[in-house]
Amino acid sequence: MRHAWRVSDVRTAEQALMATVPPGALMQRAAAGLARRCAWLLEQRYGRCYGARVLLLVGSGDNGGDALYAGARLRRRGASVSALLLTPDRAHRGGLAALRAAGGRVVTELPDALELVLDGITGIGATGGLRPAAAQLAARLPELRAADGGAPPVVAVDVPSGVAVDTGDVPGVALPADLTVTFGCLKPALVVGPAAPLAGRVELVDIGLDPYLRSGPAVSVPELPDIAAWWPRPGPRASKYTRGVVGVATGSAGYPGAALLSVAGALAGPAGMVRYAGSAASQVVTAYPAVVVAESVAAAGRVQAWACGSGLGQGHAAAAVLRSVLAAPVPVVLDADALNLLVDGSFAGALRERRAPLVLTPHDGEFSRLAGRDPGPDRVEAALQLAARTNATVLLKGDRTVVATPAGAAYVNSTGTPALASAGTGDVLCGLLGALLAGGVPPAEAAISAAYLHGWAGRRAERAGPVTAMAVAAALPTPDSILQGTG
Ligand SMILES: NC(=O)C1=CN([C@@H]2O[C@H](COP(=O)(O)OP(=O)(O)OC[C@H]3O[C@@H](n4cnc5c(N)ncnc54)[C@H](OP(=O)(O)O)[C@@H]3O)[C@@H](O)[C@H]2O)[C@@H](O)CC1
Ligand SMILES: Nc1ncnc2c1ncn2[C@@H]1O[C@H](COP(=O)(O)OP(=O)(O)O)[C@@H](O)[C@H]1O
Repeated sequence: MRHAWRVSDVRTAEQALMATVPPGALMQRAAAGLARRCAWLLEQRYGRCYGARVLLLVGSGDNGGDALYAGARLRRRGASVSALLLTPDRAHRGGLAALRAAGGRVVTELPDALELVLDGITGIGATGGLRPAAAQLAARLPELRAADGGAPPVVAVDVPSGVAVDTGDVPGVALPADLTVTFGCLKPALVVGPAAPLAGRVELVDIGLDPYLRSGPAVSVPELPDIAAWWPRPGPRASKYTRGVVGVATGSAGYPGAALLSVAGALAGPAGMVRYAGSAASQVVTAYPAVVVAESVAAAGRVQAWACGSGLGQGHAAAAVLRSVLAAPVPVVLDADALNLLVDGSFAGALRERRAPLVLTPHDGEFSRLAGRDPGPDRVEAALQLAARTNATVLLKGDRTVVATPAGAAYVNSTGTPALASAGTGDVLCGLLGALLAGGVPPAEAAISAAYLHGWAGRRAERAGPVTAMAVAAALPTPDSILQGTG
C-alpha cells in the first residue's frame, strides 16, 4: 500500500529531517533523483541524454531550485539545458548559479524545438491555478516539437504545477505531465481527484523523509498485493455456505437489467452462493442457473451480506425491500435507489439500530442528495465527512474512487478508466462488493477491493471493445488471475 501526505505534514517532516543534515542536502538529493530519472527518460525516448535539448520552467520557489540543480546535473551529462525564469529576480540563486557554472543558459523565449521540459513552476507551495504568465506558457507547450517530430515529454518536479496539492482539485490552469518525480512521499494530488491523471507516471525519490512522517497519511492507495491478501480463498474443507452467501436485492419491473448486472457482479466475487430476491427472479435464473432465486427478501433464506438498491425503484415496494435488508444482522451495501430512499430520513431509526457494517456507494448525484452538498473540490474529506455522519463506509464513485471509513481512514482506487462511465457499471460494482462482504472481508477492504477489480475490468473491457456493463462484469478478474497474467 502506498500513502500520500498533506503539505503541512510534509513540511513538518522536512523540517525535522533538515535539522539532521547539512544545509541544502535535501534539495541535492531531490535534484539528483530528478536528474537521474530525466536522463533515463531521455535515453528511453531518444536513445541518448547527450545533446538532448532540455528546457527548465522555473518558478520563484524551491521547486524551481530543484529544477535548476537537476538542469545543472543534466548539463554535466551532456544535455543542452536552458532555463526560462518566470520571475527572474526571484529565481533560486544557488540553483541558477549551479546551472550557469555547468554551462546552462537562461532564455526569455520558448525554443522552437526541444526534447524535454521540466516543470519547476510550483511544487507544494502552490496556491490556486497557474498565474497568467505561467498559464500562457503552459498553453504554448503543445506547439513544441522534439527531434523525432513528437511532443517533448513534460516532467513535473514534485507535483504538476497548478494543482491543489492537498485535495487533488484543479482550480484553474494546470500543466499536465508525462512523468512526475516526487520527493520524500506521495501527495494527495498525485493519487486523487482531477489532478491525479495530470501527473502521468509517478516516481518517488527517497530523500530520507519516511521516519519523520509521523502523522497518519491523508489517503492510502492499496495495490494488487493488498487486494490479493484480503481476497478470501476456499480451503479444502470449504462448502458453498462456509464461503459465504450473498443476497442481492436489486432490480424491479421497470429495471430488470439492474438485477442481472448486480448478480453478474456478485457471481464474480468470492462468495460460495448468490441468492437473488426480487421481481426479476425468473430473468435472473434463466441467465444464471447457479443463482438461487426468491420473490422477496423474507423468502430468500440465510445470507451473510446483502447488496441492495440498483434499479430497485423508489416506491413503497422498494422501501419495504430496503427495510427488510436493513433489519438483517449482516453487512449490507446500499447503492442507487436504496441511497435515494435514505434521503428523507425515514430510515434513520433503522440505520441507528443496525450493528452490522453498512457500506454506501454513491456517485456524485447520490452523494449530493445524501450529504446535502456536492462532494466539492476535496473528495477525500467529503467522503470522510459522510462516513462519520452515517457511521458507514462510503465509496464515492468517479475517476479515482474514494473509500472512507467512519474511523477516519481514507483510500483511493488506482485502477479504472473514464470508459466505465457507462450505464449499469455501478450495479456490477454493487454486486461484487456484496459478495466480498459475504466472504467475510471487512467493509473498507471489501469496498476498495471491489473498486480495484472493477476498475481493472473496465480497462480490460476497454482493450477488447466497447465498454458495456455486461462487458465489465465478464472482464472481472480475481486478484490471483491478475497475478498469473490471465486476468
Ligand atoms: N522543503 C524541503 O525540504 C524540500 C523541498 N523541496 C522542493 O521545494 C518545493 C516547495 O518549495 P516552496 O515552498 O518554495 O514552494 P514552491 O512550490 O516552489 O512554490 C512557491 C512559489 O511559487 C509561487 N506560486 C505560488 N502559487 C503559484 C501559482 N499558482 N502560479 C505561479 N506561481 C505560484 C509563489 O509565489 P508568491 O506567492 O510568493 O508570489 C512562491 O514563490 C517542493 O515542492 C519541492 O520541489 C525539495 O527540494 C526537497 C526538499
Ligand atoms: N469519469 C470516470 N472515470 C472513471 N470511472 C468512472 C467515471 N465515471 C464513472 N466511473 C465509474 O463507473 C461506475 C458508474 O457507476 P454508477 O454511476 O453507479 O452507474 P450506474 O448507476 O449506471 O450503474 C463507477 O464505478 C464509477 O467509479
